[in-house]
Amino acid sequence: MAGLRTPARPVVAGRTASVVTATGLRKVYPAKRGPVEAVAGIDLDVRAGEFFGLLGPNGAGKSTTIGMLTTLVRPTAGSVRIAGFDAAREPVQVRRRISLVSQTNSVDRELTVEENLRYRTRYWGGTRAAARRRADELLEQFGLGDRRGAMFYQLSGGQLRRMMIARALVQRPEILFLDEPTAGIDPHSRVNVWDVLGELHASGQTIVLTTHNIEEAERFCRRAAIIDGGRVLVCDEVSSLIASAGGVSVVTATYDGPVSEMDFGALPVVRDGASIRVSTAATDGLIAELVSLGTTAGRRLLDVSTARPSLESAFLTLTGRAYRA
Ligand SMILES: Nc1ncnc2c1ncn2[C@@H]1O[C@H](COP(=O)(O)OP(=O)(O)OP(=O)(O)O)[C@@H](O)[C@H]1O
Repeated sequence: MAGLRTPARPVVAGRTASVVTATGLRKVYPAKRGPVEAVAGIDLDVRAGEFFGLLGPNGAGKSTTIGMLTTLVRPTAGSVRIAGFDAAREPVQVRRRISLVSQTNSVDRELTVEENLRYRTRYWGGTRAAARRRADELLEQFGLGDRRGAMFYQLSGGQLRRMMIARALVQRPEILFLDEPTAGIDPHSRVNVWDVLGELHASGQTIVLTTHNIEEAERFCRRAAIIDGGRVLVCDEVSSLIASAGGVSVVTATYDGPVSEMDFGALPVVRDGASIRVSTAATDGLIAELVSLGTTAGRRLLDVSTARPSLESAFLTLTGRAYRA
């Protein structure tokens, strides 16, 4: 049953090979009010065994990018190679090597949790006995053993998401893609899903996911591309991205009224209602300056908080804009 063997990790000249490569990827959707350029020329390179995040605010082009990487969306221009196969010319070869957990519920609603896993394994060519074994393995691995007889509507949001991930893994895909795996589930279940993904990564699984949650990306992804307006702003190890913010902290200051008319001089501020956010490496004297600027404008400074250098400060430094999920 070749489809259920653990795929070998491709190695080129002693170095782990790229398993996902996107070159000049672009997507323009036709729309009534004129074409929408969702992805405006993206290059990506993911190596075997990586835990890679496509991070960006809503509408940045993440889902479209993952759609093109997984053969579901046809690129307007550019190319995708998966494990050495061209996604446009060899889509079947590509689909055999990948699995996608999409944002929408893709489980079979007529079947129990266990049946979903068994039928999926059979679909990929497993014998009845192999399907039973694989289902048992996955139920145990994903903490769903006591839910094996449940229908999808009897599962919590987190259990359903874990089951969708388990179902995507029956054939042991070389690359697991996930589109917003923690969207719409409660905080506790979110951590649970990230834990599951962390364990998969530790076992050698290549994972590529999209997320708009900048804190979760910072905590869990090893390498990330920050996407905005259909372009990759930066792509690097998460720790390097944070370091590239140059020790910059994000200071949030809240006044007793709107700050839209306030003059902050040369301070690079992002205004939001009664608050401003400043990304700066020079915090000395900043509070006194903010108090004084407030007094000049007839505003009282109510609160100041400082967040350590993070992916969020890297985003602010890169774009001059606060990150809005
Ligand atoms: N089928 C479509 N037809 C027209 N425009 C589309 C289509 N799909 C996406 N778009 C537009 O393309 C842009 C990128 O959307 P995409 O869903 O790829 O972004 P995203 O980063 O995944 O955001 P979200 O997290 O909100 O889904 C958005 O402006 C969106 O409105």
